[in-house]
Amino acid sequence: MATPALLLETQGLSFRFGKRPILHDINLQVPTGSIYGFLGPNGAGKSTTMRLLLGLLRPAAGTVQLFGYDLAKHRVALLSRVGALIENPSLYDHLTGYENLEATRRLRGIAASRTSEVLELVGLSAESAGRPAKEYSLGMRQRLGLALALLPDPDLLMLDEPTNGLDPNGIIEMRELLRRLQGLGKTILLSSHLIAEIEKVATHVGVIQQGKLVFQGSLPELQHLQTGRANLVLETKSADTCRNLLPQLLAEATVTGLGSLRLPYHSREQVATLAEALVAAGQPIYGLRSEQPSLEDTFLHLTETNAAI
Ligand SMILES: Nc1ncnc2c1ncn2[C@@H]1O[C@H](COP(=O)(O)OP(=O)(O)OP(=O)(O)O)[C@@H](O)[C@H]1O
Repeated sequence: MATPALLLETQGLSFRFGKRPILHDINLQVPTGSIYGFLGPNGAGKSTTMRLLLGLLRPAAGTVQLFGYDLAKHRVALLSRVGALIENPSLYDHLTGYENLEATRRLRGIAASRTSEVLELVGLSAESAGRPAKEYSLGMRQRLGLALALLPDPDLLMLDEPTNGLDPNGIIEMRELLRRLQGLGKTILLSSHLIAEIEKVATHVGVIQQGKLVFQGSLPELQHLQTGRANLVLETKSADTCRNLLPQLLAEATVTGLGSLRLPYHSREQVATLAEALVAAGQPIYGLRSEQPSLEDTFLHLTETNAAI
């Protein structure tokens, strides 16, 4: 089967819970081989979209294309090439990690060699795999969930908030694992409400807010939007004095406190020039830093301008 440039694509995907509209005209484009970060605040519609992509919910309108084929027409064949981890993995708590994998492997008629392969892939040691799942930490449960999703050696992985509840080490390990899987040729769609999380691992990003896709593009394109909206924050003794002494350099500045100013960030050179001018004017610099807009700010901005779509 030839691999299309877009491994996953939706057209005009809409969904309602009863009469309540949840998703509006979602056109996702997930390139083959990408790590696609599906980003949005809680309640934006990420999980619902993923359920539609897995055929677990029926859309009110629109289509899902997986591997270039219509999901509605070839559900079973297409989903056999997809591994998913949606919310907490459902495990048999009294069985060991190994037995959990074996139960699913046999049920799905998958080759026996896969169990040790996926354990190795997700980094679960033989010792951990031999313990009952009820003794697992959240990170180990996520790994085992991922191992279960990887059993059929899927081309596409869909992971809903895979780092939720993990400690910082667990988050780093999960990130490394995702990169390793991408290196093995998998395409990964992962959702998160944390832009910092997505930024560290994704190659492509879709931003959803209130059921609408408000941005879609490569990571550099998203970062460009962010950078274009960064601020420069100056902490000094007297904001007003600085403004009076440097009316041109601080023409766009707003005073945010007795000794605090905020102005649009343009470049590193702007920071150097401002620092020099402040020193020359005899004004103390307690702090001078660029500040990215918050996730909420960026989302709000994206919604207002309806960027890129
Ligand atoms: N079973 C349901 N019945 C009615 N409304 C629902 C149901 N499940 C979700 N919703 C609503 O659909 C909207 C989208 O929810 P969804 O879970 O897809 O968002 P999300 O982006 O995944 O957020 P979260 O990370 O909080 O799960 C929310 O407003 C939610 O209240």
